[in-house]
Amino acid sequence: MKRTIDDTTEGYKKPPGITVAGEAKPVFVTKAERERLALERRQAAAADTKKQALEQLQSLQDGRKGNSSFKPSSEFPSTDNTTLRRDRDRDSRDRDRDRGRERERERERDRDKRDRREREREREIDRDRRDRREREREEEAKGRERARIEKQIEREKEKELDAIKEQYLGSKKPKKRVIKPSEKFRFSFDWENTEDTSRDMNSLYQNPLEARLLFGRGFRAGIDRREQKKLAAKNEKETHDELRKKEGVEELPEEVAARHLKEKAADLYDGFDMRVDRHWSDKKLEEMTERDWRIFREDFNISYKGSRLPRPMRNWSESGIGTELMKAVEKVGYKSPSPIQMAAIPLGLQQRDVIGIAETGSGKTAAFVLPMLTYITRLPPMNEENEAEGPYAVVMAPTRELAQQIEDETVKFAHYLGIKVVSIVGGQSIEEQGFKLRQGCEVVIATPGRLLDCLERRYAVLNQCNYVVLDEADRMIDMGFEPQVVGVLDAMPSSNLKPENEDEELDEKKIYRTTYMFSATMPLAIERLARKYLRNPVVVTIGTAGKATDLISQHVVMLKASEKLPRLQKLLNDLGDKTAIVFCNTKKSADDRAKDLDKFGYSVTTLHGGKSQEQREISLEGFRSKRFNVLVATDVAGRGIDIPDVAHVINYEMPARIDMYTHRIGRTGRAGKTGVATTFLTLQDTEVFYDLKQMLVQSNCPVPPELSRHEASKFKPGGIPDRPPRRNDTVFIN
Ligand SMILES: Nc1ncnc2c1ncn2[C@@H]1O[C@H](COP(=O)(O)OP(=O)(O)OP(=O)(O)O)[C@@H](O)[C@H]1O
Repeated sequence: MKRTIDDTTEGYKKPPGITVAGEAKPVFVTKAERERLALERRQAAAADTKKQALEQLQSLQDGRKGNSSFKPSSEFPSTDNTTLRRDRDRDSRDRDRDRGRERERERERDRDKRDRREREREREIDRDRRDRREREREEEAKGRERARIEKQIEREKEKELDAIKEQYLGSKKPKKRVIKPSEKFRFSFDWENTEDTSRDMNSLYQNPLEARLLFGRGFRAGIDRREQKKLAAKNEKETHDELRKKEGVEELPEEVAARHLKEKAADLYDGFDMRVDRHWSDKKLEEMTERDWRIFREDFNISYKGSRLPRPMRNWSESGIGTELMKAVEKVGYKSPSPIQMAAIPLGLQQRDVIGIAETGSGKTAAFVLPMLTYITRLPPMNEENEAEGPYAVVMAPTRELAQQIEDETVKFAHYLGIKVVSIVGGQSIEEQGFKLRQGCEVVIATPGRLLDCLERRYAVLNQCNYVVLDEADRMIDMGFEPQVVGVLDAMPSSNLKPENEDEELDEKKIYRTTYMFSATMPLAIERLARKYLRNPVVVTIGTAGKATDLISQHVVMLKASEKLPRLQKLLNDLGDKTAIVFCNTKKSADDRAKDLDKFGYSVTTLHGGKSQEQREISLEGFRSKRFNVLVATDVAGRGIDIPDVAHVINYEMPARIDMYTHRIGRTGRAGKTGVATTFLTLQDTEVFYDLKQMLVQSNCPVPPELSRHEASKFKPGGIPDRPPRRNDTVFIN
């Protein structure tokens, strides 16, 4: 049942100030409803009028009855009848009017219906028209798309046809129009070239195309101002003299005086210049200028990355390592520091963290050992009270041999200072090592795995260790020692880490943890460790990172696997009584080669991870003392091992990575001596072709044509060649 607004609010009394929702909102009432309501209202109004008329009549009759002087029907009969008639007439008129209105409404309703139907029809027509237009538009769009596709197909066909035509008939490329420079834009001299006398004034411009070796070297912007001024003055004097001679004029006394004054000033300038241009090696430390330091760094190929850098040391006397240690250095026989020592020792003495990158055999060990020992000499000597707190410094190295070698290098200096050094490496009794540690020592040199083992078993503690060196840090990460290295670093006290803020000055009296990382190669992977454990480190690079030393002449021989052994024999025959290291990639291959060479009668020994520690030490010692003149080894001996006078390194098998190659060949050409490295390369080694070629080019060593031509040497493994391979590039395996 439909409800009107009156139904919804029925019986509800509205509180003051509140409007009923139904009242506020208009309620939709259908037309039929509206008509019914109007009819009802009209009927009610008619009933009301009727009722009023009846009441009036009644009151009139009552009035006549109540009035005594009033004479009923005899006096007013006609008046009464007239009123009744009038009333009846009015009623019938009212009824007529109502009927008329009803008819009128009927007609209105009919008109409404007609109008509605009319509107419906119009709307229908409109809708039809719109649909038709829509369809037409769609058709048009489809037609356009069809035309576009057809045109595209047409164009593709044309292109294809053109390409076929070009392939078979050759193309006619439009010739480039050569535009000649217009004559009017050409600069023309209004004098003859021969008339130009300015050339004669200064000999500098007389032979402009002649090579001048070392011209400008050592001068600012390559210009020797002093020499230029001298020449200019001389030329000016000669020109003046000539002019005077031509014109027959004598030089006036005041002109002579002015000339003398000028010459004096020039002499003074010369003298000043001469003083500036003295070589840095002839100057005292306090005379060194910024320019001298720059030349010094250039001379030794030293470059730094970092802030607030101390000056490098030029010689041992300027090092500040203390008199006792100086004496030790003298006794060891190191006459002058190597470049990495010049740069890294002053940094270590200032407790700065250092990442040192220098070529193989360049004295990196002493570069971290000497500042470490200087640091220890400033601390209270080890005694019963503090030895239980562990060593003052720790050095970690990837291999046992290297750790032992660092121990030897450290002991060389340390025994003059009474500093105890203990090495903790695998392959030896851990209990014995624990015993040595408990007896107290200032320096521990260890492989990370064994040291962590000792720490976990409580044989060692690092409660007072604030100096840590990671030698060949990249190799340790490579070998998967990162967790062990991190374990050891975490066992050290963290209370004296340097402030993170680079600008904060370090307190000279305070002890900070100093961390050193050294290697000849420093891949990006090492940066992660450095970021975590080094504070504002200074990166010192000598020469180019990863480059082999120029003291080694590198040779690469491209051959087949079957040609390797006879070639090796030939090389060893040429060796005479000198020593050589032959590198293989696996323990088995090293053993096999050693057997072969032994059969051929060479005095050969082996070094690889498959041997016991004792055997390894015997081999190394035998090779060092030249009891054996050929050492066949794996990469265990590739890094850091310092054997003096190794004449030849032979890579019987090429290592898988170029940094391994750099370290392997670095076993020769050490400490300023020259060496030779020969590498046997086969087509199995294409992975390293690119890097090897780069290395040879960088070191100015010959690149064999087979390598140079090979496609793999032209782009990095995984890279994309910039052109498809040509037939000539293919190297065939016979
Ligand atoms: N200042 C110096 N004067 C003379 N000889 C030095 C000097 N410093 C180091 N040496 C010698 O140079 C040789 C190589 O030194 P060291 O083993 O420290 O090189 P390295 O840079 O660590 O090499 P690698 O990268 O192969 O480990 C050693 O025999 C060492 O005694």
